[in-house]
Amino acid sequence: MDYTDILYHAGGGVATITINRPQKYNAFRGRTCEELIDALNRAGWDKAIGVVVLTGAGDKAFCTGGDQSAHDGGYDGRGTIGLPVEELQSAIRDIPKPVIARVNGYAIGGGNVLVTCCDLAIASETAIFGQVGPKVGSVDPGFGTALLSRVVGEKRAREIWMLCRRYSAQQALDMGLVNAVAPPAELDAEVARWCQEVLALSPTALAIAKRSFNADSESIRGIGALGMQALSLFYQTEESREGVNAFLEKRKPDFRR
Ligand SMILES: CC(C)(COP(=O)(O)OP(=O)(O)OC[C@H]1O[C@@H](n2cnc3c(N)ncnc32)[C@H](O)[C@@H]1OP(=O)(O)O)[C@@H](O)C(=O)NCCC(=O)NCCSC(=O)CCC(=O)c1ccccc1C(=O)O
Repeated sequence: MDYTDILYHAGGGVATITINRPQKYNAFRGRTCEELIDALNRAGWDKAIGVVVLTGAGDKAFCTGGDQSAHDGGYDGRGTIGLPVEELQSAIRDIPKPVIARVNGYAIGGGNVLVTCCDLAIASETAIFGQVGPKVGSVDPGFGTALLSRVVGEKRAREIWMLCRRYSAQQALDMGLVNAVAPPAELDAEVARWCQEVLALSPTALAIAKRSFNADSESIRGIGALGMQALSLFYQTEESREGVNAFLEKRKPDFRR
């Protein structure tokens, strides 16, 4: 598959997958998701690769979720909601290699969900985390909510979704959403150190460990699939469209009119 929305680099046992849409703060459209799924599987089943790094181009954003300019009562691609996000999240979980999120800026909305799904996460001190679904008439009704609560705890996860606040890298570290924080200039060196540690370990033992961690939260996948069906109906409503339109028109939404 030819890539237009992402970059793929493999070397020294590490595959780095970069969402390359900095002008959209690395938001993903249908095509971006397809390319990410392809690249994750390519890296995941390449015997020369031991660890995968997922990141965003530039220093503004890791990923800001669904591309709101490609949303017209549904996104512009395949899948229940027009984005195969369930498949994307599943690809991160299903490939038998550790996936490290290198968080270089905003990890917002579906971007924060990607961080949640990754096995490990290393953030720049300047990274900012949060969910914005209820601000823009959306929600991730699977791993984005239920897995997040396993990662950061039930009360904190509900706070993240029910208040839509932004959180600093230090706060993300304190709540267990990321494993380490580094100054921006040292982010790549820190990520490289973690990759080298992973590469020194038994790949089969790591694959079995990853799958056994996943087994415990696997029921969330089914809940998410059901939730996506509800979400696709919600996207047809005036309430949801008001969220998208308000974002695109750079104004506050009025959900209660
Ligand atoms: C990221 C922000 C907090 C940054 O704010 P700020 O610094 O003030 O900059 P802005 O001026 O707002 O933005 C700069 C520039 O980037 C464009 N942009 C940013 N985000 C997006 C986006 N998601 N889509 C399209 N474009 C975006 C913005 O328009 C500006 O461009 P200009 O040309 O300069 O005008 C802030 O931007 C922000 O909050 N962004 C909104 C993010 C958002 O709404 N994301 C979607 C959330 S909902 C979601 O992800 C669900 C979709 C989805 O993927 C999903 C659905 C169902 C189940 C699961 C999922 C899943 O993701 O897992």
